[in-house]
Amino acid sequence: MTEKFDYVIVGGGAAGCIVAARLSENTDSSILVLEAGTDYAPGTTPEGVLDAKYVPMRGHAPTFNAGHDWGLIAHSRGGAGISVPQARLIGGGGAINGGIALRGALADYKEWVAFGNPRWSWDEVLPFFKKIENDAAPGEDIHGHDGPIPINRATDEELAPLQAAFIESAQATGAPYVWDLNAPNAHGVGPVPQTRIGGRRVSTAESHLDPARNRPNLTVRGNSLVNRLLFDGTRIVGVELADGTVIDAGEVIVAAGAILTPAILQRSGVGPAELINSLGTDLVVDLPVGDNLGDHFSIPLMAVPKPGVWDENQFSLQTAYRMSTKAQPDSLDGQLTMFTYLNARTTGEGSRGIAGEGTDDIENVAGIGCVLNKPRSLGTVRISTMDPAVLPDVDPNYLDAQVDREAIRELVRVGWNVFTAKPLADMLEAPLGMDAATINDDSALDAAIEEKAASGYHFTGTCLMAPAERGGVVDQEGRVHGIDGLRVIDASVIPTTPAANSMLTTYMVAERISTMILDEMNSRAGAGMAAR
Ligand SMILES: Cc1cc2nc3c(=O)[nH]c(=O)nc-3n(C[C@H](O)[C@H](O)[C@H](O)COP(=O)(O)OP(=O)(O)OC[C@H]3O[C@@H](n4cnc5c(N)ncnc54)[C@H](O)[C@@H]3O)c2cc1C
Repeated sequence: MTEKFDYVIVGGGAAGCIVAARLSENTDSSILVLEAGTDYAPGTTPEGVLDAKYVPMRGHAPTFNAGHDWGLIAHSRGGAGISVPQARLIGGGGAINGGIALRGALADYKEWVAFGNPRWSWDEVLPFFKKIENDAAPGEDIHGHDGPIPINRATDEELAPLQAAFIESAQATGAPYVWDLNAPNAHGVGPVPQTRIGGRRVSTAESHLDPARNRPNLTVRGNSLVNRLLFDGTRIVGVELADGTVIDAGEVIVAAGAILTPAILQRSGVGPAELINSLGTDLVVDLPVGDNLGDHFSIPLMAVPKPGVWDENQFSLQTAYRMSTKAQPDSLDGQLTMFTYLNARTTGEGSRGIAGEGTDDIENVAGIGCVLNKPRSLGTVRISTMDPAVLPDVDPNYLDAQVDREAIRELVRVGWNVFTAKPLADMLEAPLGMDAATINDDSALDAAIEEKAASGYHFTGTCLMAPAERGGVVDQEGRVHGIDGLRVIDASVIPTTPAANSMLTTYMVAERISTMILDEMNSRAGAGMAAR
């Protein structure tokens, strides 16, 4: 007999774990989470995943579990592959990422409203940031202090010497010191808020899912690769796994991330008609699924640390400098992120990583990621086959927009000034792959930027939240236009890339739409009671 659940959540990642925990609060509804990667039960998460010192993925750590990574390689303008680690385990990106928990700029939410989403203004979303956060920073009006997600900043004692030097060097170039980089529109340099307690990374698998696991109405299944969604006309009726198993569903929530959510929808016949028809499958609804791909891209300035400056017990990410470029004033479009460890050897064959090409020549590098936090270039995600084991084509289309070229040029120059200022410069060998002559020459710098642009892994927007007539895929409650019973709740719905690393915004989106669904459940139950 086919199993049936009221809600099936596809993807137990950063957003999926929050949605599962929140919806299962309603004990009248049965909830199933299907995660393609491993589901680590409480207390069984490997040490390599919990250790917040490194990002335990290719290009970032001395050792990592390749089974936690989808193995994606994206396209670049010049044709080289771009290494893009993407999480495949319970907790998703939040379980393996840098834990940097920055909020975007106030201007981001004006853009979301301008897309036709009046319920997503800053005033509307702030309570949901506060609800998820347990932030050590003071300020009842701006921070949450009793949410499930710990947000902490490195103490002066915890700062790695190179991280402390980055703050000093940035200050030497004129950056103001800011301890709370999550105060609204904070510009300056300081310790980044992170989702960790001491040296232990905390994902939503731990903060949200684990405390809900003993609820009888919640089932979590790992190693369950979802192939496609099943419809009766335009009504969702279930999902089909890659092994052929069919599960009936009252409603389906896709939370497979901004790269793999559009792939699942496209395989299911929900996407651009031309693409769906070319794949020889039935079109369910013609929607621009997979367009509007945003990603922060990064130009790394790197050098090998001098002997004795760095050791492997240090945190690799602890500080950042947030700013707005002249190209996009007040947008917080620039972020310099200091990294004190990248393993260039493990980037992956034939692809460019955040530390350049995978190479045996260079092992440990430190440096500054010059991250364009408000890119206007938009890319695409497209499947090329109906085989769920084949990853989609991802073209982030970096540097397509002229404003991005201007902003990143300015940002790299600011980064270079910090990189070559004391005390940081004194602690590093000569810069790798960049020099003052290139920095000072517009066309040489443009060419270097084009050659080095690497992914920031902050994908958003591929199931745009906006009215259908404005190119939207989902409405303000995550419902896919033209389909009954199907929602998307993950980074895919974010209309314009936030001016911050994307995790915390994704958490907020998951919390906010889950609350909308719970309200709907409760009003249905209330209506049922009233009718009796
Ligand atoms: C290496 C790395 C470092 C990062 N560092 C930071 C950082 O420091 N700060 C920050 O803010 N952001 C960071 N990010 C980005 C952040 O992690 C993402 O924005 C966030 O995880 C997006 O959440 P999501 O729920 O949309 O997708 P994900 O967290 O990616 O979750 C999607 C889940 O769906 C599962 N899935 C996919 N397809 C299927 C399928 N067919 N069937 C079943 N399950 C499926 C995946 O395995 C995954 O578990 C980083 C990302 C990466 C990859």
